[in-house]
Amino acid sequence: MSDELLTSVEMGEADRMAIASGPVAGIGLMRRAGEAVAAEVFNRYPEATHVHVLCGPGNNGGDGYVVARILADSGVATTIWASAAPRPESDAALAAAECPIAPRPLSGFEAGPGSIVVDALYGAGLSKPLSGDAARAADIASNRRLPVIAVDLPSGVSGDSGKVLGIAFTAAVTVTFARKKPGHLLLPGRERCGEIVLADIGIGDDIIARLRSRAFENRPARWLRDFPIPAVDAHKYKRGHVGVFSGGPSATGAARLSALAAARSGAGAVTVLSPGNAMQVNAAHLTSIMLRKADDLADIEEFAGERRPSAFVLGPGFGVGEKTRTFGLALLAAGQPRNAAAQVDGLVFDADAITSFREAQDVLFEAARRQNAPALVMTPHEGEFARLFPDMAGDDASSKLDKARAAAARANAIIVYKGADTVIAAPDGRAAINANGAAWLATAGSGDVLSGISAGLMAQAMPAFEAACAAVWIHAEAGSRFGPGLIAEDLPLALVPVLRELVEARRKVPNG
Ligand SMILES: NC(=O)C1=CN([C@@H]2O[C@H](COP(=O)(O)OP(=O)(O)OC[C@H]3O[C@@H](n4cnc5c(N)ncnc54)[C@H](O)[C@@H]3O)[C@@H](O)[C@H]2O)[C@@H](O)CC1
Ligand SMILES: [K+]
Repeated sequence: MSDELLTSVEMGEADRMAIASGPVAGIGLMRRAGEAVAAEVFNRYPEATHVHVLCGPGNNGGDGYVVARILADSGVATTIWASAAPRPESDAALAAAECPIAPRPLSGFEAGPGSIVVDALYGAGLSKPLSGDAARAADIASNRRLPVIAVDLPSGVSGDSGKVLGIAFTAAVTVTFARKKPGHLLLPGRERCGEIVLADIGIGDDIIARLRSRAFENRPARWLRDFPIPAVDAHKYKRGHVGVFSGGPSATGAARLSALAAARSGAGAVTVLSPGNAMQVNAAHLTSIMLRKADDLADIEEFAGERRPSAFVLGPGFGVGEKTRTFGLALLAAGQPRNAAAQVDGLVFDADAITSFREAQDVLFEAARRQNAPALVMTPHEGEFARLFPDMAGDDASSKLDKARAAAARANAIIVYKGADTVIAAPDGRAAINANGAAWLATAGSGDVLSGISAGLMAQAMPAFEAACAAVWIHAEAGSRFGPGLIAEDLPLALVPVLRELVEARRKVPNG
């Protein structure tokens, strides 16, 4: 698979292992990297009148010298603007020596209309905010709207966190090597990368495997094998039963959206668990979804004993407070001895279920940590994340990926840290960054649908982390394909073509 995401340290390690294990020296990797970038320049900008290659002092700059040499050899008008000379005897110094163009100082950088910029200032080695000549060059490129091809990363973007250090280039295309880095997918970095091209520079899959990266881009190949398709002899309860808790009479819609999504995702049966005073409102809007009164724990236990639900959604529209905490803790105790509730595979806590524990985080985390507790998926957006993990939320030094992982470990839960760059993290350190979403998904009720998909998949015995990853991807895919005009009511039906493709792909998985 080529979906692993490598930190700058891991990428440096991959370079070292590739050099140590094979015939390719560092300069060989650098030549391939430069060739890949030059190929993009030729393909995309055949009409360019002039290419300006900006070279930094490290190996990113080294790649730039290779690009400039290839362009110049092909007769393209090329200027190199260098921020500093490469360190003597480095690979970059070798690349500079092979390049026939005499560099000019970056301080003098200027570029006319019709020209292209190759940004080879800083890549994996970015260590501080862009300043001085580099910052000025980024301004010029942006003010003159010059197309920028970034080498590895747009300079100023951190490959590990996607953060912009001070100021950063905005690229039309970013060519990166071997594997993507978290900063290509996390915001705001992703917006600065433009289209991302992954170039093979000869670092083998075996080397990447040895790094044991636990972060990846969220794509179906990672979880398709676990994606549920009903057995030939399936009956509805074998396909899993999801219980979704509804709020009071004026807050029932969220639960119904979630319930519909759970049903569309393949759960054989779905029940909305409603306060007695909201039964009529819910009844007026439900057809295939079942409805049952659930005012207190006794009602839940009775339901669980009779109907054997395998997953629950708690939170959407439910309200914040003591009742939510009581229900949540009771659900987490479902696997404990002497608990009347049957064995539950998975719980999804969203929205109000998260906020309700803002002053009782430890109680929640302890309950989730207890032996035999059902798998818990929590789906906070940024504000909800800060309520549950205030110290982590405010930590500017760590990335969204780091935060989601740390939160998952602390809460012993799968954390779906939502946003345009949703991160899904497991307590064991696995983490996925989602990148197939679109702004159309930022609409009221969209998150309720996501919770329902997650629960629907868990109810069919999909493991919690895989279910959460799949839910995020499916939700994003459906929303992106639907496009303008999307409202949450559209999403359950919009899931259908996406699910069909996944089922077809799943049937083709060998031994699957
Ligand atoms: N053999 C290898 O290691 C390969 C490396 N490759 C390239 O090498 C890059 C990484 O190279 P390096 O580790 O040398 O790192 P960089 O070239 O990204 O930058 C390192 C240098 O820049 C300085 N620096 C960092 N941020 C600065 C800032 N904001 N202002 C001023 N100076 C700053 C550092 O002090 C250091 O001298 C990758 O991004 C990739 O483009 C590729 O050529 C593939 C092979
Ligand atoms: K760069």
